[in-house]
Amino acid sequence: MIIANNLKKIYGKDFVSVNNLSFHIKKGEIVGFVGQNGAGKTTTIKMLTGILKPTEGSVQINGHDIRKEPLEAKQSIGYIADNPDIFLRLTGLEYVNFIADIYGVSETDRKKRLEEMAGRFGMEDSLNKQMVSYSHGMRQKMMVIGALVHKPPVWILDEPMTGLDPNAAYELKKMMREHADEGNCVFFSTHVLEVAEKLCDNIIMIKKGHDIYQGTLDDLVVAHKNKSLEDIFIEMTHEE
Ligand SMILES: Nc1ncnc2c1ncn2[C@@H]1O[C@H](COP(=O)(O)OP(=O)(O)OP(=O)(O)O)[C@@H](O)[C@H]1O
Repeated sequence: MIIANNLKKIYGKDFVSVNNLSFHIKKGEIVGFVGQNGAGKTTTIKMLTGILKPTEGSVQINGHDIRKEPLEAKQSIGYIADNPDIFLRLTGLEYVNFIADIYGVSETDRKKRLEEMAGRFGMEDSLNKQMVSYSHGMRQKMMVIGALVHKPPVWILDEPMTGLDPNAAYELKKMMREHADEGNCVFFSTHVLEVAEKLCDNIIMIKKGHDIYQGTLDDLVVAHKNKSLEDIFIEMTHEE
């Protein structure tokens, strides 16, 4: 459902941010993307979603090339950016309606999805307030609702748990599992290794734009003599 093929991104003249990165995320999988600050996670995610043009390589979403068939590919994506501070003059309800309009979600479907997700995130009473008055976590909740209102099969989430309270983070993790179990895929970046540990079927670890591990957590832990994921992460991403 997501195929990244030899992705490379050079910023400016010669700063190589991501290099030679390939992976395949299949239906039914939750894949965690981990790496230190500046490793290239957001850059990769922006290439997956078509926001950034790769210097080299290609991306396929549900069989559609993100550069050659952007509309078809983007229809399948629910994307949460790493910063929820957009469209702040809109109310939560206006924001979700705006996104639902773009994707052609019917009145009945959007009402049903909005009620369900706003209920799960405890946002029912805030929907008619401008998002500029929301806390960071409330903005993040609206980004999640907006990203998922059209029921996209492919979820690409850049640090989706940041700022969420424990209840909302718990609900989002449950939604991610439900979504994958329904035969869809979820790719998300995180700095919280416990989240990766509990939720992911596979992880991709990157360092300075290269992948240094792809596979299950169990295999990683066995290969490192049953050390904790935190110890393994620090060992593997350590600067020589
Ligand atoms: N627009 C840009 N122009 C130049 N360099 C950039 C740009 N965006 C990112 N970079 C550089 O590319 C590298 C990867 O950045 P990126 O934001 O992808 O990392 P990240 O893994 O998402 O980091 P974090 O965990 O801190 O969010 C960093 O060295 C960063 O300084």
